Amino acid sequence: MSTPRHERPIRLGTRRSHLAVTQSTHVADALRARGHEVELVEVTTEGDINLAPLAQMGGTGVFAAALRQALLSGEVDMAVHSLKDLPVAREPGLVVAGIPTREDPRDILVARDGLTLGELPAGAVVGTGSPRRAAQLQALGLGLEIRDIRGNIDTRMGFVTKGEMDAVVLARAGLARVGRTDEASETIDPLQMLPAPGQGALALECREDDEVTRAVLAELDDADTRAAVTAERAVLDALEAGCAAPVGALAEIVEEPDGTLEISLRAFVGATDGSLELRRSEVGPYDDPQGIGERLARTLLDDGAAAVIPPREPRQQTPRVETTTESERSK
Ligand SMILES: NCc1[nH]cc(CCC(=O)O)c1CC(=O)O
Repeated sequence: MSTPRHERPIRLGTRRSHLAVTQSTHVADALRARGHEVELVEVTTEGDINLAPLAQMGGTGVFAAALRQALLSGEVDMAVHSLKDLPVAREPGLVVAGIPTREDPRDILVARDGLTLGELPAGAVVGTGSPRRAAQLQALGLGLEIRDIRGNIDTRMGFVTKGEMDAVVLARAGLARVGRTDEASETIDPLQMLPAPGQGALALECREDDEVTRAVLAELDDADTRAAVTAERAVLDALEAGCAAPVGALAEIVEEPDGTLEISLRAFVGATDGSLELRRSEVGPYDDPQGIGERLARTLLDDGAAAVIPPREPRQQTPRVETTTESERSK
């Protein structure tokens, strides 16, 4: 079966941050290797310009909203999102047509003198802008002092290299994509810190009625990754939590001795001040990721999770976007 081709290059909309361009280029190269022509188009978003805390800006959805606007208006044909930044609610008219094999989903510690989490002294200052990471760091009971930070990978690593903080916690996948994992001291065990739902995975989005692009993006889809992130995001959805909520989830595909595949799902819900921490798990059949996630969310809610789930962010306002194609820029 051969995939239909575009008659012109596929226009791939990307934010201009180093990580976004790296991820987009990676996907563009994978598509080119399969014989498709791809052109990168820069889309400027509010999240790239504004360094205010995410919560004040209306949540992480700001990153996705501008790209989605450019897709819906037909300025670009596809977008590469970090799946964890994508709101769980579907965008009418758009579809996630491909979820490629994900990177290591775990979080990673960058600390002074190569210290690991267990080696950080009481009172050590750890930077993170993520309520999920803050809640799990507090739950360790090490007496760490959590400081709210924002910014791109460079900025956040800079807090440690400039001596302003003892450590920061980042997504390992982000560091891996820009080739800097050697500057980290420890990949954090999910027993201590569960990653954000969908962390380390990319979502390839296009217009629902664009059959040609849909078929092209489906070539890069990985069934195991799709099953895992579907289960993780179902937890978030059933908790009615947004992507800035203190919720961690990690699904793993396990093979039973008789060869059947199952999904093993773990989740964390907690308070950023450490006053509540819940860890629960659920196992179920490979073909029911949504149900497994919903059952786990039910358990968490029955055990008191609702107390620490902030209300979901309102739907994103349509942001203004500007686009610059590669060919225009080089003129
Ligand atoms: N929150 C921002 C964000 N969105 C995606 C990644 C990293 C890559 C990924 O998880 O896919 C990061 C950086 C981080 O959390 O350190």
